[in-house]
Parts: sequence; C-alpha cells; structure tokens
Amino acid sequence: MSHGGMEGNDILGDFKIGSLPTLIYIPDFVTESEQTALLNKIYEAPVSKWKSVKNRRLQNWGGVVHEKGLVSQELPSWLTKITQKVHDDSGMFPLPINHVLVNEYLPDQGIMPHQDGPAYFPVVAILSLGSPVVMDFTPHLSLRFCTSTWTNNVKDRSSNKGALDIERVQWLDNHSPFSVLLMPRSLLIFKDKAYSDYLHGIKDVEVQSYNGVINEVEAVNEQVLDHSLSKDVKSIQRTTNRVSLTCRSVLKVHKNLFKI
Ligand SMILES: O=C(O)CCC(=O)C(=O)O
Ligand SMILES: [Fe+2]
Repeated sequence: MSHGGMEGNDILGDFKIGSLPTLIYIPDFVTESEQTALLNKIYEAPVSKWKSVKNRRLQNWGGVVHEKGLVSQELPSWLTKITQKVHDDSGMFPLPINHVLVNEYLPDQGIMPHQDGPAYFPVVAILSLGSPVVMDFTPHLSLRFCTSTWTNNVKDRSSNKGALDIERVQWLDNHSPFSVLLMPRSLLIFKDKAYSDYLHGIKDVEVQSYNGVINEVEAVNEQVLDHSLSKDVKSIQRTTNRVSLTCRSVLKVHKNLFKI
C-alpha cells in the first residue's frame, strides 16, 4: 500500500545522515495537524496506561515484550496509520511493525545510553513530537572484545590475544561517538550496525548543544521556525515535553501467555 508524499524517494539516498550506511533522518515526516492528532490520542489514554520508569513515563502498545517474544495485542487504528506509513515509506522493515513504545520526557528528563532488547528485529524508527532534543550515539564494544570472554573461551591465548587486540583497535578506529538533532515531527531510523554497535541515549538536561550534530544543516533550516533553537550558541532550550513513538518489530509473536 502506498501513502503518497514519499513516493519516488530513495530513502537511503535522500535521507541518510552521518557516515553509517543505515542511519536515516526524515524531517517533517508528519504534519503539524498529524502531530496534534497523535498527541491528543496519547493524552486521551487513561492514566493507568502510563507506566512511570526512572526519569520518564511510557505507554506500551502492541502487547508485552518478554525475553521469548511478544504476547501481542492489536495496535489501535490511530497507531497503525502511522506504523504503516513508517513501514511503507521507509522500506527498512522486513516485517510489520507490531510494537510501539510511547515515551514522554519532561524538559529535564532523558534516557540512559542503552541498546534495545534482543526480542526486537534490529531496526527501530523513532517519531519525535514536542520539544526538540539531541540523541547521542556511543560505540558499544561487542562482547567478543572483552577480556573476560576471550580468556574463558579461547584455548590458545597467546596467539589469539594479539589478533584480538588488533581487531579491537581497528574496531575503535572505525567507531566514533556522534549526535543527532531530533526535531519535532521528524523520523529517525537506525538499523544493522547503527543499531548493534552503538548505545543511544538522551541527556537529562533542559539546555542541549546541537553544535556538531551530524544533521546540523537541519538545525540551520529550522532556527527561523523554532524558537527553542538558539542560533548564536547552537543550543536547544527544551521548554515543553517531548513525546516519542518508538516503532519496532518483535520477531516471535505469541497470541497468549500460556503458549510461551
Ligand atoms: O525517546 C527516544 O527518542 C528514544 C527511546 C528509546 O530509545 C527506546 O524506547 O528504546
Ligand atoms: Fe532505545
């Protein structure tokens, strides 16, 4: 099914940012009125739908994610409208999007650097609403480079240690931290290495610098429109809440808990 607007776009060609092959940033993915409609639906949900976690509140849609998969619940139609558009326009999801996490951050809240859980297929799309923020990506050394792992697993330590050290240094040379400015109504997608080799997080501060973000050109375009972006010092003042919709595909789906 096609949803207009993005037809004919070569997503990777037109919206890839930074040096990784699978990091996509699409500004203005939804309109102002779509943003308002989504926020209305999110805030119409009963208070019991919100779960408070450290430093933010969240709503879980699509079912409960366990280590062994998803005990699924149908997404409401106001959400499938957006997940279908994300799926079809991006062409980055081999499976339907069946899970959406809505995160709400007050201006001084963020999310610790983390990697998303193993139950998800390694691609994520984040729709940002409300206040702009900067998301930081930090290289995350895989376990095979950790000393304790190779000491335990590798029989011939002397010959393998050197090779592993070289590989480790090469890996670090190829992975640098970077940051992305997430403007309201934008969509960020990361997949494969951008998903597995980096932690992602948002600082819990009201003022953030966007100097050097890999999509800084985006900030320059938006300054005139968005008063939360200061031009001279390249900073964002987070004056309102930010609400994000994290869209993912869980591979294993169970219709009910008893079948797990
Ligand atoms: O709010 C965001 O942009 C990030 C959310 C996130 O990383 C997550 O839900 O795993
Ligand atoms: Fe995440």
